[in-house]
Amino acid sequence: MSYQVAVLAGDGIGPEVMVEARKVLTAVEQRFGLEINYSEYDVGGAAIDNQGCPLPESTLKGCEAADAILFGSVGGPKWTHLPPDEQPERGALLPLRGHFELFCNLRPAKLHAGLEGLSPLRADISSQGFDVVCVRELTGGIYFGKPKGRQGEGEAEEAFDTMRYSRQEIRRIAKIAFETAQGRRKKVTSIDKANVLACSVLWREVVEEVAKDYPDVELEHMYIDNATMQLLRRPFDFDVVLCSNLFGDILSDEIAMLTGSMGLLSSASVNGSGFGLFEPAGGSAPDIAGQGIANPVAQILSAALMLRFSLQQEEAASAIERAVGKALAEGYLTGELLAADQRHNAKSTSQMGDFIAQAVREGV
Ligand SMILES: NC(=O)c1ccc[n+]([C@@H]2O[C@H](COP(=O)([O-])OP(=O)(O)OC[C@H]3O[C@@H](n4cnc5c(N)ncnc54)[C@H](O)[C@@H]3O)[C@@H](O)[C@H]2O)c1
Ligand SMILES: CC(C)[C@H](C(=O)O)[C@@H](O)C(=O)O
Ligand SMILES: [Mg+2]
Repeated sequence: MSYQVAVLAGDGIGPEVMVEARKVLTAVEQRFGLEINYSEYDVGGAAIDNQGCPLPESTLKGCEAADAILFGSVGGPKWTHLPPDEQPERGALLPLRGHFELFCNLRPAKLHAGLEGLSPLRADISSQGFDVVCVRELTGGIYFGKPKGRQGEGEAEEAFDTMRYSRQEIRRIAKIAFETAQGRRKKVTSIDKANVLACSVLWREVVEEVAKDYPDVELEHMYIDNATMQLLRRPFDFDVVLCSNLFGDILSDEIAMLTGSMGLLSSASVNGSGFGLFEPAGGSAPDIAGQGIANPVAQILSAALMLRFSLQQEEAASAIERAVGKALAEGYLTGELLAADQRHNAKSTSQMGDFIAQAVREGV
């Protein structure tokens, strides 16, 4: 089989971890006899620097012509002086999500064997492990609601965003959460703030309606503030966590850290037709960029999600996941996962990629 992938490495650690994902994909191609053709495009700050705008037309056209988008990360202090809509995140990433209607964002997280002691969770909790998937609505809510902006001057100046959800937007993401749960431990925890927000009241109502079609799946509702706490207290009780756009953004960083590091959380952003953008949940990490120490696992696992969801190559996707599991179980770790007095044992970004690619070739 032959595929076309648009590679948008972006800024900060994006290009560094993308190199490693490509290494692993090359190993996958060799082992499974696939042919993946890559086209690289500027995006974000790199595109501003090279072409004067965060999402050039050529990048968008390249993505339209591809079977999937493999995305690194965008943004960083170099571009924060620009007007908001011209910045990498609002000028490239959100428009890409909107353009391809990538309404469904899946962020799977589990405590990997070998990392139990490194999770910030209390030892008795982390020893039980956990395995959750955050199903985040990605093209609606307060991120995209209009009107949005600023008005007035001086002390009278104000800024406003609009949180808005339609029944249809809630229904389609809720269905995905229930379908995901059916393939797992059959529990959906729907997160909202229905004690305050009108959007959340509608959210709860529609989720209840959808739940009727999935009688085998248990549904619970939880307020966002409580959820941030319960995830720390008993993460093993969660299976599928269904969230609106903003709540999912916040909770997914928390879930990432429960697994040990932001650098472990992958994500798939897909639309109804199987097309998707696959990217680490974390950002461009300006504090560690350029040092060769970033954890490439989130990018590598995002490539696995691309194989699973857009390229329909399940065997290849699981081969990558097993290879990552082997690296972590054998204590092959980047520095952010290690205590300060253990950092001399840290592996570099490229050592991690080499190890995982080799494990894919050997077929663990
Ligand atoms: N998808 C994206 O492109 C995306 C996602 C999130 C943030 N951002 C952007 O990235 C920039 C930096 O944002 P931030 O600092 O708030 O969040 P961040 O996720 O980039 O970094 C937060 C912390 O996590 C660490 N971290 C993140 N990824 C890591 C990895 N792979 N390995 C090791 N450590 C890692 C960083 O070093 C940092 O300490 C901002 O411009 C933000 O808007 C982009
Ligand atoms: C960079 C930003 C726009 C983005 C978001 O908020 O969705 C990021 O934080 C994420 O989690 O993918
Ligand atoms: Mg985020």
